Amino acid sequence: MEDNIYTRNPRNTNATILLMGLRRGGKLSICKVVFHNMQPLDTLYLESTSKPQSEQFSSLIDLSVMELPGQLNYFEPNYDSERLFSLVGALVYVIDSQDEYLNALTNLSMIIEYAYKVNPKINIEVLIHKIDGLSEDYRIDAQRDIMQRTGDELLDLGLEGVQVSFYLTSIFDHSIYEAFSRIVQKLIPELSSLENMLDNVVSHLNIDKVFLFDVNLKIYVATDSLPVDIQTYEVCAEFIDMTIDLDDLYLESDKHRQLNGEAHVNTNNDDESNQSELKSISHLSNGFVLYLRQMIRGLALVALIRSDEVESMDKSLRIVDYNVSLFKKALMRMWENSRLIKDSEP
Ligand SMILES: Nc1nc2c(ncn2[C@@H]2O[C@H](COP(=O)(O)OP(=O)(O)OP(=O)(O)O)[C@@H](O)[C@H]2O)c(=O)[nH]1
Repeated sequence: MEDNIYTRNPRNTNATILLMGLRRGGKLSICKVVFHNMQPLDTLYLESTSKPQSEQFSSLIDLSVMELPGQLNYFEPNYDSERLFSLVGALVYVIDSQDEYLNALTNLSMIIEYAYKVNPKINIEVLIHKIDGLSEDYRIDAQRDIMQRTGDELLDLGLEGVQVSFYLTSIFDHSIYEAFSRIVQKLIPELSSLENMLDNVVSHLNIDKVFLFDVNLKIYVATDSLPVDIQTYEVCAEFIDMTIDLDDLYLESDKHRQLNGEAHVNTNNDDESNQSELKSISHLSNGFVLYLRQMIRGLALVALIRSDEVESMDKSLRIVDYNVSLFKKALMRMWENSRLIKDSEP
């Protein structure tokens, strides 16, 4: 899995995420939890890695994720660091906030200096990680201190113009998915068109928030332009899990009925043209409605809708359905076009 990490992103689309940081910072745990659905507590048993690892994931874009162990020195002549950094879209540096972090900050500045020189377009993303062990006040203090020190170090290096984004994360809550959502979004060339399309979906309807989720990774690849509230994100992410669990249950019972010679029942209450499309609607006790509809490439559109009078809700949902169908068609056209462009590249 680790061997030739330089050729892992075949089309060289720059949708490559490179995870770096000192030893035991949490890099492998993050990969396992976000990309392999590992339970956070199981990461306690992960051993320190000694070799670079690289994996491919297919989302709206093809993602390549590399993890470089903290114990290696990438500036040794053995490593073709220049080539490595030139291929990377996002450099994600993980800082263990529960540990003494001054060495990590020196290491980070050195890496930024090198990475930026080789690849000025690289996105630099810093995870202030393991915040689950810190009090609310201490988190804010640690973030302020890390941002201040990093800014000072970059100023000393003459790199004050370099944009660095900071995220407070933990594998024990949704913060790590939220951070990766934002990191992956920056690598999607069509992001602004997607956001405009989602804004259009929201604009004339009673929708509070809409996400385009990667169902497997539980990260959102786009959302409308209103700010993201972490609780809304959590509710929508959990709704995906619940819908998939229920869908599996229905598939099982369908299989059972078919085995018993009974007629096949279509559990998806969708229009005739798209009978196998997953769709789910749930009315919450606070009056809101959760709406999920399957899109393309493992994506689902999930919306939080403000509920009207019960009588007019059916009509509202039909209008939402219609608009979401238009969005899906536009998404398919966008995907086809971007594939055509990629295929015509030399
Ligand atoms: N409390 C807490 N512990 C975490 C978190 N993320 C990872 N850890 C723990 O940190 C330890 C080290 O994690 P690893 O993922 O092995 O760290 P690494 O950066 O890959 O380490 P190297 O392979 O040595 O480079 C493990 O015991 C994890 O369970 C987190 O968000 N919170």
